[in-house]
Amino acid sequence: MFRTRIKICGLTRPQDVRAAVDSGADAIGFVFYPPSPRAVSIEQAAELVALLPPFVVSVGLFVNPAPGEVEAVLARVPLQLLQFHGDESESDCARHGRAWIKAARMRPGVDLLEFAASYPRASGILVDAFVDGYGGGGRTFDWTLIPAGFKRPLVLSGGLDADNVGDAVRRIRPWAVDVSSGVESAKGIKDADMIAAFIAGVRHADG
Ligand SMILES: O=C(O)c1ccccc1NCC(=O)[C@H](O)[C@H](O)COP(=O)(O)O
Repeated sequence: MFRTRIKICGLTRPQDVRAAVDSGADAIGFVFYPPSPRAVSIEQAAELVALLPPFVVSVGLFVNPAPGEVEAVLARVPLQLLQFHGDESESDCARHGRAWIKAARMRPGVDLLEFAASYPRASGILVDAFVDGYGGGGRTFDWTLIPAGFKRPLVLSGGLDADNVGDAVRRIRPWAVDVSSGVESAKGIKDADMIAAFIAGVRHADG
């Protein structure tokens, strides 16, 4: 039976990492983008990643990182997957010796097939709502913008929560789903019950 993978993003506290792991999250995302209220320092991230058991993927999220910025994080934080959420080129993303995924900020006119073709080495394509600035907008987008039969591993993101994730999984059948604000009581503060409800919604939709 197929199991939709689940990434919980924007964690900043040890108790939230433990709650996400205990609820069955497959990946935990840490934001290295200082303007975000969910941003963590390298020291914080090192402590949080150390809490992850085997087979729970540590994801580091960057937005147009400056030269050396990713390397400075990787020197101290054992990230298994990188997520690029800005305007990075394929070579910008592929130069760090780690698997990576590229975010597409979706709105009418974005050709996802063309977008994905420009990132051939991406492990997957994350689709998120287009918001002013960058991600973490807590908004859904028009899922019909995702072409039927999209072949690359798709991470569906943007405004998901326990109420809509089941419908999203049944309609899109993504490789994975990603959530941040939909499991928060405040920005960067995750709610254990909301995380559990979100994951239960995915598992119910998986059947
Ligand atoms: O989470 C942030 O604050 C953030 C800031 C800048 C760029 C990306 C950011 N998050 C990217 C993610 O992967 C979020 O999980 C994704 O945007 C979905 O967020 P939400 O709609 O709140 O579930």
